[in-house]
Amino acid sequence: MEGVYILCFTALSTLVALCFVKFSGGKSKAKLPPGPWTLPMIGSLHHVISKVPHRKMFELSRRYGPVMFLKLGETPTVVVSSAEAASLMLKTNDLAFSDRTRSVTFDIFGCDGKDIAFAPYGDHWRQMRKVCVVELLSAKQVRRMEDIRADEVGNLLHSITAGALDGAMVNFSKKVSALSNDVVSRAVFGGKFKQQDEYISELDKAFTLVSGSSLVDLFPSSQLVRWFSNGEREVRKVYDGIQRIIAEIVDERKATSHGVSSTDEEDLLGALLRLQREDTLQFPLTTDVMGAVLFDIFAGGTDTSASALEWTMTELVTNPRVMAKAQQEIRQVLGEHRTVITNSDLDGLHYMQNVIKEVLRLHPPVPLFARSAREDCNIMGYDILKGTDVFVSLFAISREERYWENPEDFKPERFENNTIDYHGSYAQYIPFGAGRRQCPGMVFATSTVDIVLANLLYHYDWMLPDGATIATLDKSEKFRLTVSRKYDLELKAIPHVWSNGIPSK
Ligand code: HEM
Repeated sequence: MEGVYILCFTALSTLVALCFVKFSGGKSKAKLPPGPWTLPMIGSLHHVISKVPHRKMFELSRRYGPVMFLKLGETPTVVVSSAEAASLMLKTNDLAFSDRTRSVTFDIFGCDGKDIAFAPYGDHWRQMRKVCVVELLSAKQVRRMEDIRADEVGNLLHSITAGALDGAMVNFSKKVSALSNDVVSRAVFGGKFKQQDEYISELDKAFTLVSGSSLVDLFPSSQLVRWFSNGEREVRKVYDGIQRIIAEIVDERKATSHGVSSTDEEDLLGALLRLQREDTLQFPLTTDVMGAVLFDIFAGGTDTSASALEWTMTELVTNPRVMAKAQQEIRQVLGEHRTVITNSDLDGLHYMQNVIKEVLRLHPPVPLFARSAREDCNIMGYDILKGTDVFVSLFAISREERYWENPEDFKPERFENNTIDYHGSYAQYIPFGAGRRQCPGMVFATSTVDIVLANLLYHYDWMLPDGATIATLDKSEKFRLTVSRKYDLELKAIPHVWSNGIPSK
């Protein structure tokens, strides 16, 4: 008898479903973008699984076009790979694409959408983004940051010079990664803190988890996957570790200074605690929310700048003509016997600025960034339905031959005699994204990259290690939140003849 009921129920549900599809019309007629063939359950995953997914997606986009459809597990995904499509998405339809992709992992690290980077578009995101921009980029903070950068660069120069006098190699990758961490730590927490190593190590685990897709992210609706996969538990464990450290730091700060820091000295944590005390924000600033925002600042601000510096030096040592021209400009503009060069010394270094622009084109630190469609939208004749994840491939866009002649060549001169910059007006060049969700750390990042590069090129001549040649230097990539070098860059630093100007500690 039960069998008859089940049969009737199934027949009825199928009929209702068919009627719904027939009469609701719209979505079944959607013209989705082309894409590679799919398999049941996993969709297109087998086409993109790779240690360097940005390159895989680039290859696929050459076959399927600038707007390509993929099904990643359960999630419909579109990859945008041309300036034209990116412009339609990020400028013409900015609001429709101003949500961020959601996933189980992002929701955990983003404190259920109450941070900045993983938050859905809306009032909460607007509040937190404003807090970040105002507190991070206020005139007072910019001045404070200049002192921090100059100090950290001074430390870097000392350690390189000390090593160079002993004939040691410089592990360039490790040095710039440590510097980026220290600059952001001082911006956020005011200085080194006792939990710093533990915090950075937990963040490191978190960045790896955020950049891979665990099974629960690919099949969020499957209870079976939730039970069997370890992914969610692992993410929660790392998240809890990070939040515990932040809670400790906040408690210590409140105990030592009652949460109040002198306004001139105020770091980002001090600013957040002040806002918490004043309690005038629409949405309360709990310690968990603070932890999630600080996570974004570290995630956005550390590996990205380190990656830009690492690739800059990789390109310079393998393009001696460009290295010589950049060094000549810096040494000529700044003159002899300078000590630590600061951000206010950088006017007039046009070629060096073009070198940095070219690095951000050829090696965009964030080669793919993700948004999500808030409503149905049409891009270049294809329907992108509400809830679809959209990856913008900066890697592909900055290799479009229509805009970039011989795109694989490293040629800073391509930025001469034009006004192309990275502020988001030129869709063919958007290393910091564009529109409402554009990177709020652009000035912070470029100021760090500028000052580090100017000092390193002014004070040293750089050489490949013995036995290595331009042709054999490995340029393999490692994909995480950003794309960095797979193998650390080791170089010889030879103090320039007038580098006796470096201040002693
Ligand atoms: C070379 C360095 C950097 C690069 C290439 C970079 C690139 C990007 C890109 C492509 C996005 C996505 C933009 C979009 O959706 O349109 C982004 C977002 C973001 N970045 Fe950066 N970034 C860098 C440095 C920084 C720094 C230094 C910080 C903070 C101190 C930061 C904080 C953020 C945050 C919070 C977001 C999320 C914004 C939102 O969703 O509203 N980034 N970044």
